[in-house]
Amino acid sequence: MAYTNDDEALQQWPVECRDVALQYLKTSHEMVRKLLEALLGNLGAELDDSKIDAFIGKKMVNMNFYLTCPNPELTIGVGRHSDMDTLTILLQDGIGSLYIKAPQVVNMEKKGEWVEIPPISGALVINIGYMLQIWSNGRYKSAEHIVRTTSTKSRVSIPIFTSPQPT
Ligand SMILES: O=C(O)CCC(=O)C(=O)O
Ligand SMILES: [Fe+2]
Repeated sequence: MAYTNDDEALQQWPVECRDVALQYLKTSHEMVRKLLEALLGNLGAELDDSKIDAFIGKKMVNMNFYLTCPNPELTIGVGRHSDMDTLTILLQDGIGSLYIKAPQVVNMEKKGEWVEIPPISGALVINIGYMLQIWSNGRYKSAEHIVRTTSTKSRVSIPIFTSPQPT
């Protein structure tokens, strides 16, 4: 559900979830701003609050439902991709099934392999998107990820995508 303004969201978003989705989207703004401030600060850059919309002015909240699948090896939940936005804030339930491709360059046991992001109760997964990768001249990387399905449990995830305002 793409956010443009409150009135439109209240009119167009599904009545069953619009209030909570809108509240979640809005309360996430300050957290995303602080994350961005820290990430830019780490590069020696300062976040100019008057230009915040150029980084995260466009917002979208999705609700993904992955049904159980009798033959998970024959399908995928979401194909391999990297997010294109600035920062993604992902809330996942306790099922797991989200994997990232560990970079080749890092000195870790599983480099180049798909590594599961274990669900931690109350934790959010933060993804760097291509926008931030480009702005940082590649010092931050948009990690490739994939969602697999399982034959035992269905899964829900709720990502918030923050992107530059198109203007
Ligand atoms: O469901 C997930 O955990 C991730 C979904 C995802 O990668 C996406 O919507 O871009
Ligand atoms: Fe993604």
